[in-house]
Amino acid sequence: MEIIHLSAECYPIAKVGGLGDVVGALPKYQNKLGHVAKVVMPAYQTKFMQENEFEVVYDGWGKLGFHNFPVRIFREKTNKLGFDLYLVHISGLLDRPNVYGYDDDTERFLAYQIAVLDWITQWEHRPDVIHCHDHHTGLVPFMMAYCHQFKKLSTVPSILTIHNAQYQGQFGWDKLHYVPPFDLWKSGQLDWKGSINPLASAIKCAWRVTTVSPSYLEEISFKANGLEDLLAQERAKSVGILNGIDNEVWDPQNDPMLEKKYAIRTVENGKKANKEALCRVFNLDPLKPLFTFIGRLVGEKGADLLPDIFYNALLQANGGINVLVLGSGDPQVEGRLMQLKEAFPGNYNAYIGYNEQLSHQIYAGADFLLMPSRVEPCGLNQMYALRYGTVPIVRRVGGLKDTVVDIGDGGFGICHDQTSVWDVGHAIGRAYELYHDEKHLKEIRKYMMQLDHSWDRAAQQYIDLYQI
Ligand SMILES: Nc1ncnc2c1ncn2[C@@H]1O[C@H](COP(=O)(O)OP(=O)(O)O[C@H]2O[C@H](CO)[C@@H](O)[C@H](O)[C@H]2O)[C@@H](O)[C@H]1O
Repeated sequence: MEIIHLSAECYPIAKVGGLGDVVGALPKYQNKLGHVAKVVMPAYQTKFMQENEFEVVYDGWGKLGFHNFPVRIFREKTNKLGFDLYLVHISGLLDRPNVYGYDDDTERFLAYQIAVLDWITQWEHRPDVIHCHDHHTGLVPFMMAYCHQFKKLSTVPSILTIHNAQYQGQFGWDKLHYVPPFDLWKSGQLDWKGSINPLASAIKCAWRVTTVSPSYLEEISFKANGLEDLLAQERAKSVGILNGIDNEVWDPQNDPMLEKKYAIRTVENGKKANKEALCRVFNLDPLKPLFTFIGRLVGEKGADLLPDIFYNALLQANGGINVLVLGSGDPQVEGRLMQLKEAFPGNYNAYIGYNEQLSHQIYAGADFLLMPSRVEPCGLNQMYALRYGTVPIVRRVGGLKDTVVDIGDGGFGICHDQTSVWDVGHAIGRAYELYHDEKHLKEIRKYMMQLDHSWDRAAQQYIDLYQI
C-alpha cells in the first residue's frame, strides 16, 4: 500500500513532543512490513533542512483566499530515515525556526494542507491512504471529500489520528474564504459550536478515526475539550491503537547519547554510570534515589502541581532523595521549579528548556520517572523509561493505564489514581521503599527492559485498519 502521512512534526526534522516521535517512527515500521509509507510535512528552518540533500519534486502555486503563494516540495535524497520524506516549502509562511506559536498558524497550516493536496491531485495515480495527524492536518479529509479542485481524491480513504483532542485549531467563519471552493451547503462539516474547527471537521469527514490508546478512546467520550458528543456520535468508525516506540532510537544498548551503553544483563552497572554522570552535572548525590520528570510543563501533564509535589517530598525525605526536572511550558511553573533550586541545593535541580540528548540521559540515569498527568492520550515517556530500566510512577489514565502495571499487582510500575499532591506524594513514598528493596528493584528493572513496546504490532494494526 502507499500511505501518505501528513503531520506538523516528525522526528528528527522537527519535534515538539510525542507527535514528532510517532510520525518519525510509524512510517519506518510500515515500510518494514512491505508497504510504501511517506511523510509530507512543512519545511521549517531547521538544522535538518540545512544539513541534508534534497531534490525538488514539485514547483507550483497555491491559493489561500485572495492570496497566491509559490510552493516548492523537496524530497530528501537518501531515504536515511527509513521512509520517503517530503518537505513543503512556502516562503514567508512555513520557513520559520519554530513549529508552532505564530499569530498566523491558521494560515500557515491551511496553506500547507492546500499545497499538499494540490500536489497529490496532480499525480498520475492515487495513494491508497492519506493519514492525517492532529488538527494541523484536520481540514484535509473535508477538502478531499468536498473541494472541487481535489475531486480526484474524494474516493481515497482518509484517516485521522488524534494525538491530543485538547488542541483543535478553531478559527472564525470570517476565514471561510481560505478553504478552496466547495458546495456551501456542506459547511456544516467544518463547523463545531460556531467556529471552523479542523479537529472536529476531521472527526466528521475522515473515513476512520483513531486515538493513540484504547483507554483514551473511552475517555474522550466524556472529556475532550468540548468534542465529547461528536466523538460519541462517531464512535462506530473510531478505534484506539496504542502507540509504539522506535526501538532503534530508544535503545540503551546502542544509544550514542549515553555516558555508558547497557543491556538487560548489564543494567545495574549501566544505570549506575549514567546516574553518576547525570548527578555530576546537576550537583546531585548518586547514592540517593533519583526521581525525574520530563515533559511539557502544562496542566494536562499535572505540571502545575510539580513544585508542591517535589517540595513536600524533599522536605519529608529530609535529604534522602534527589529530584531532576527537564521541561518547558507555563512560565509560572517554570519559575517555581527554578526557585526550588535555592531551597534544596544538592538534592534538587531543573533544566528549563528542550534538550533531546539530556532526555535520553535522564531516562538512562534516573531511578523513577513521574507522570502525574490529568490527561494522557498515550504517553511515550513511560515506555522509554521501561526500555531504559527506569520505574514509571504514573496516574491511571489514558495510555498510562494501558501500559503500566502496579507492583502491587505483580507489575513493574507505581500507579496512583488522582493528579493530586497527596496521591503523588504517596506514590513517591512507595517508590522510596522499593528503592531500598534492592532485590525487588533489580528484578523489576530486568523485567521492564524485556517488555516489547516497539512499533511492530501497532504498525500492523494500522495496516489492518486501512484494509478494512
Ligand atoms: N523539555 C524536553 N526536552 C527533551 N525532550 C522532551 C522535553 N519535553 C518533552 N520531551 C519529549 O517529548 C516526547 C513527549 O511525548 P509524550 O507522548 O509524553 O507527550 P505529548 O504530550 O507531547 O504528546 C501527545 O502525543 C503523543 C503521541 O501520540 C501521546 O503519546 C501523548 O499522550 C500526547 O499528549 C518524549 O519523547 C519526551 O522525551
